[in-house]
Amino acid sequence: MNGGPQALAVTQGEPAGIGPELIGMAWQARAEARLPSFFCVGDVAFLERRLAEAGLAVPLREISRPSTAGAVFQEALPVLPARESIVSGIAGKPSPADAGGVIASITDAVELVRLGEAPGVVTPPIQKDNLYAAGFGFPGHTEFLGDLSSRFEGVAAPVRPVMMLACDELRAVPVTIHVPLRAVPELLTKALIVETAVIVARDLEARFGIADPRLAVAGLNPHAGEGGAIGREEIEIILPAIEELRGMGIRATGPHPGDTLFHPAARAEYDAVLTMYHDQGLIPVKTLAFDRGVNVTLGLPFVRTSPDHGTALSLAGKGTASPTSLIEALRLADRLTR
Ligand SMILES: NC(=O)C1=CN([C@@H]2O[C@H](COP(=O)(O)OP(=O)(O)OC[C@H]3O[C@@H](n4cnc5c(N)ncnc54)[C@H](O)[C@@H]3O)[C@@H](O)[C@H]2O)C=CC1
Ligand SMILES: NCC(=O)COP(=O)(O)O
Repeated sequence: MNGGPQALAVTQGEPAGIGPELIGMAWQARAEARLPSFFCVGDVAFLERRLAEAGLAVPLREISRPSTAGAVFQEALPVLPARESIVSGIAGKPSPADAGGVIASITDAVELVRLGEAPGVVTPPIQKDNLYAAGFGFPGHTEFLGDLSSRFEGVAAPVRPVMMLACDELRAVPVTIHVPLRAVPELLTKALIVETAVIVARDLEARFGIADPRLAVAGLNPHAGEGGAIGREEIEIILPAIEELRGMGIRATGPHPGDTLFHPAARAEYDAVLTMYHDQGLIPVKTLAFDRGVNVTLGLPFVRTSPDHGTALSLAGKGTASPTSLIEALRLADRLTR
């Protein structure tokens, strides 16, 4: 472990998406946005080409060790070569041939954190279907990072990663994530809700400094099941989970009807909401703050944040996408690593 402040490791993201240019735009905003130092784990030649195509004047400096990134950062965007290069990298046109480079960037960045050479990882978006086409076996970063966590010393495998989308107004945690909607009722169990809530409560306290956090738990069905008339998951699964959490001393409330859980007065009653499926939690966050939302993975032995948006292929290469969510992700990672 090096002494002194260290630079955050930023992965390259989908080469065909907006990620590479957002990294350049965030670097350009470093002084105005008072950003922590960071370096990109990627392919220098590819980044140089994509930034130039997007009309961004960003000098790059290849580094061989993360410890030199801080000294370089004010003058140039430091880039530590990933183990695999980008072979296609055409804006707007993902290629399965680039999956190796995308995955290597993530794996290498996490390894640097494991070695104590970077304090945390910030990940621009990946094009998930492109990685699946190349045989990637995880739904997204969240699950992949959970898997990589087993390499960390003292971590008892398997790690259960928990996705949280956060903005000033709301923190939302989907209990089920990237699964078909029709699979949700079968996947929802009391154990899954309790396990998720315990991780959220622990990390809100330990990483976010929220003492004794208040967790609201959403129902699955309209009107939280209307006493069992419109579905029984609330009675048979969600309420028993809440009761178990209360028995553990966790301040959990619910099941709350999903449609009345996100207006300002309702949001004032909790520090985070557990939603039963992806869109139930992500729609409110992205509606309130698409340009500021941050995706943070809880339950990992290290800090990982990400912008809330995806690869926006139709904007890639134009230099017009907004870097504000990535900037917020860098700021939050910096805060959480201190
Ligand atoms: N953390 C990650 O790796 C994430 C990856 N994705 C992936 O991204 C791909 C595309 O997903 P979509 O659902 O289309 O969502 P998206 O966020 O890429 O795009 C949704 C809409 O928002 C716009 N948009 C997105 N980011 C923007 C920005 N920074 N500035 C201005 N406008 C922006 C897009 O142009 C589009 O109109 C999918 O493969 C998905 O899996 C999506 C979310 C997170
Ligand atoms: N919709 C959020 C999302 O897709 C984030 O996925 P991940 O790659 O961060 O797991």
